[in-house]
Amino acid sequence: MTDITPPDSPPMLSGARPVIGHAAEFIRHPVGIAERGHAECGRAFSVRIPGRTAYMFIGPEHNRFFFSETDKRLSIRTAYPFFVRMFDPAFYFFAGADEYKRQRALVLPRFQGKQLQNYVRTMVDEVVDLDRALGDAGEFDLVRTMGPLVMRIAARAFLGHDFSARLENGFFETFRRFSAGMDPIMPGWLPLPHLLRSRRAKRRLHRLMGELIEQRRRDPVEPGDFLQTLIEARYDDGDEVPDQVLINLILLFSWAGHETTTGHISWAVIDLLQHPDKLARVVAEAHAVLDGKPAEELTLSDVGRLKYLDHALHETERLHPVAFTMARTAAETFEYQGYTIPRGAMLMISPAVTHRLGELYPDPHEFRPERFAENPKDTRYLVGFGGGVHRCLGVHFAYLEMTIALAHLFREFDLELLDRNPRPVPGAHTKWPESPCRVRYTRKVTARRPA
Ligand code: HEM
Repeated sequence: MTDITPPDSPPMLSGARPVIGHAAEFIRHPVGIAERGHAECGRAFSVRIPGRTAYMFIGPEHNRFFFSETDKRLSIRTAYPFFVRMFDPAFYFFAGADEYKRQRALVLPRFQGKQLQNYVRTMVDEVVDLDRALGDAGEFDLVRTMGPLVMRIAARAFLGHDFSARLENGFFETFRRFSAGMDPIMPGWLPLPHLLRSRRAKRRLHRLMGELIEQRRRDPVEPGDFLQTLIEARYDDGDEVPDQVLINLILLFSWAGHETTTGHISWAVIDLLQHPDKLARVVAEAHAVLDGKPAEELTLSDVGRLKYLDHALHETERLHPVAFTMARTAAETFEYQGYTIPRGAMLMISPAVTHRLGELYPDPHEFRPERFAENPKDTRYLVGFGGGVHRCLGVHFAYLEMTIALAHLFREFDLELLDRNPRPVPGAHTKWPESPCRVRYTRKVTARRPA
C-alpha cells in the first residue's frame, strides 16, 4: 500500500476533502465520480481515498492493459481484501497463481460448451415454477422477483435438486446476510452489525454445506450432478480436493451467480419495457423459436437461435454493467504511459464509463440491440464480465439463464413498468435497480398456464 503520490501520476481529480479525500463521493456515487473524472481529466486520473491514491483508467486500451497484466504486474489477489474474509486465504485466487490454476481447472469445464446443456432443464423448471406462482395477472417487484429466481437456479444447479427442494426461506436469508459482508469499504474487524451477521451466516453456511457433502458421500446421487461430480473430482495431479475448497467453491458460485445476474436481468427487463419496438422483436423471435416446443425439450441450440434477445442482453451489459468498476493493485513499481505506478497503488477501470464512449458506440446512451447485429465485433469492448485470465467463469451460465427466463416471461405475459424510470441503487453496491420497481403482468393465453 502507498500513501505517496509520485509527481508523474495521472492528474488529481478536484474536490478531495482533507483526510477522507474522495472517499465519501466514491462511496455515494462510484459511477458518478468516474464520469466526473473522465469529463474533467480525461482517460487517466487520480483519486484520494484514505491512506492511498487510486488511479482510474477509462477506455479499451487501458482495459486491455489492466486485464493482460493481471497476475503479472497487477494483482487481483490484494485488490479485493473483503473477499478473503468472505472465503479463505487458501482459496482460489487468494491462494497464489499455482493453486488458483488447479482450482479453476477443476470447475472451468463445467461452465463451457456442451456442459451447459446440463443446466438448461434446471433453468426451465425454475422459470416455469415462477410462471405458475405468478398466476394470470398481478404485480411484482422486479428485483424481489428476479433475485429469488436466479438464487433458486443457482441453488439447484450447484447444490443439487434434493437439497434445493428442501430449501426454506431461512437459507436464502442466511445467504443474503453472508453476502452483505462483501463490503469493499469497511475494514472487516469493525464490529458493525452487517459484518457480524455476515460472519455468523458464514459459519452456518459452512456447517450446512459440510453436512451436505457428508450426506452425498454416504448416499451419492446417480447420475452425478454438479455437486456429486465436484465432490468426487480430483485435481489433475490426483490429489483430493479438501472439503474447505469444495465448500468455498459452492459458496463462491452461489454468491457470484446471484447478485450480479439479479441486477443484469432486472435491467434487461427495464430496458425492453422502456423500448416497446425492441421488445416486439424479442417477443416475435421467442414465438418463432419456442412455439410448439415443449419447455422440457429445450436445447442449447434453441437458445442459440434467440439472437436478438442475446443482442439485447449485451446492450444491457453495455448500458448497465452491474460490476461497474474493477480493481487491481500494483505488484511492483512500473512505468505506464509516462506515469509512475508505485507498488501497492490501486488501479481501477470503469466499464460503466467506457461502455458509453461515443467513439466506440455511436449514440452511446441509446438502447439499440441491433448495433451488435450490424457490427458483431463490437462486443469486444464490453467488459461487464471482466476479461483475461479472470474473466467471469459463469458468463455463459448467466447469459443462458437470462435468455431462457426472458424468452419465457415475454412470450407468456404482457408486462408493464409501473415505476417508469428506475434508478440504480445508491452507494458502492452491485448496481441493481432500486426497489420498488413494480411490474404489472397479464398472461397472454390463459390456456398456456402451467398445470
Ligand atoms: C450477470 C451476471 C454476472 C456478471 C455481471 C459477472 C461479473 C463478473 C466480473 C466482472 C468478474 C471479474 C472480476 C474482476 O476481474 O475483477 C467475474 C468473475 C467471476 N465470476 Fe461472474 N458475473 C456474473 C455471473 C456469474 C455466475 C453465474 C457465476 C457462477 C456460476 C460467476 C462466477 C464468477 C467467478 C468464479 C469469477 C472469478 C473468475 C476467476 O477469477 O477465475 N459469475 N464475474
